[in-house]
Amino acid sequence: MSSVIGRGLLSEVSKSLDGVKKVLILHPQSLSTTAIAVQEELRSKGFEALVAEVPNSEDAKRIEVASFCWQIMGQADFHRNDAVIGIGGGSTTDLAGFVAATWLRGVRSVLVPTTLLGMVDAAIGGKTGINTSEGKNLVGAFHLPHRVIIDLDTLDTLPRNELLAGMAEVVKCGFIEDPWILDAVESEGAQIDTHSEVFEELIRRAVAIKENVIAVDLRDTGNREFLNYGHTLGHAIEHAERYKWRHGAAISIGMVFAAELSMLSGKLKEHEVERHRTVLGSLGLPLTYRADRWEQLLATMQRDKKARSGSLRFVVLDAIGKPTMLNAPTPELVFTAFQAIVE
Ligand SMILES: NC(=O)c1ccc[n+]([C@@H]2O[C@H](COP(=O)([O-])OP(=O)(O)OC[C@H]3O[C@@H](n4cnc5c(N)ncnc54)[C@H](O)[C@@H]3O)[C@@H](O)[C@H]2O)c1
Ligand SMILES: O=C(O)C(=O)C[C@@H](O)[C@H](O)[C@H](O)COP(=O)(O)O
Ligand SMILES: [Zn+2]
Repeated sequence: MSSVIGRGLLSEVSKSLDGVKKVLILHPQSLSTTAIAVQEELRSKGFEALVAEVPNSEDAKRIEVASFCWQIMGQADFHRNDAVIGIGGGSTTDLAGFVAATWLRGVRSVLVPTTLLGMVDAAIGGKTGINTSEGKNLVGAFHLPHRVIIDLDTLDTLPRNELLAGMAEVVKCGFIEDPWILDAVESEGAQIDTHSEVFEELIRRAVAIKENVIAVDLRDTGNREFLNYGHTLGHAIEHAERYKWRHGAAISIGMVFAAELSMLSGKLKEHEVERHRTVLGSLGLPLTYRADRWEQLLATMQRDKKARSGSLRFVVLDAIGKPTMLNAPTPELVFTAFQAIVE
């Protein structure tokens, strides 16, 4: 996998397709103009380029949508040397990666993330997947994209609330590895300018953290699990909210919860827990959740991929920048941490 970060990079797509004859470009409605522009450029270079609009956000990550894509590829005789291009946020690139991973047991994917969250996280690292009625990302495959093209110009049309939701994954990188990120977010807050040097540096640092982890643990058997900080409760909240919440918003609450759990298990200091609330709160991200859904959240967390033989496992922090695993905490401890984040 290789990634490129810059501006005006859409012409990079064709350079990532050596040996390819046909491509299927997947995009949500909001990226139609971009997808058509890429299609025209690819056609002008001799590729057979098909475009398919897929549903917005989590509605894309369904088996019916994957099946729709497989049908298009089947009817157009896509072979092993052909490719899937995903242009959009994390939901589109998760789907595009999954379709690429499964078609003929694996064809090339080229991903063009157009949300901050997609750029710093979803498009990188080869976790592809769809949701099921029982939970988030329960079906998928590890399948590295051939190329990730991070064109910062695409962020110019991204709604502000989507940008700030994406900052949750950047902040996650700050808490698990790079406190410089936390300092920068503390000084910029929700006013952060996507054309500033500090913003580009935040993206570069978050991408580097993820790429370095992937290089040693693609299949989530070791340190990659740390990238799941805040996701155990976060995914359960997304499921409870029927996937109508932003992923970044859900994991914001999940990180505050994980910080409380870290403190209760004798690791993180109180001021470090409070820093979670200050940094995430400065971005306008939610920090609390309703009290009455605990049983449902707990049942969903049992299906988390980090769980082993019925025991929950959480990513917690020994200190800021020092993640570790908390294995099989008592139900009382987990419930007490939840009580600290209820509305
Ligand atoms: N595979 C991974 O490692 C990984 C990592 C993090 C998150 N994810 C997944 O990513 C998904 C969330 O991704 P997301 O936050 O990017 O959300 P998203 O894909 O739902 O996109 C958010 C919204 O922004 C719109 N949009 C996207 N780009 C735009 C642009 N440039 N201009 C205008 N509108 C634009 C979309 O149409 C959508 O309405 C979740 O499903 C999450 O599980 C995966
Ligand atoms: O890349 C990873 O590994 C992550 O955990 C990154 C997360 O931000 C991301 O949301 C991922 O999709 C979660 O994966 P899952 O294995 O918990 O489904
Ligand atoms: Zn995530």
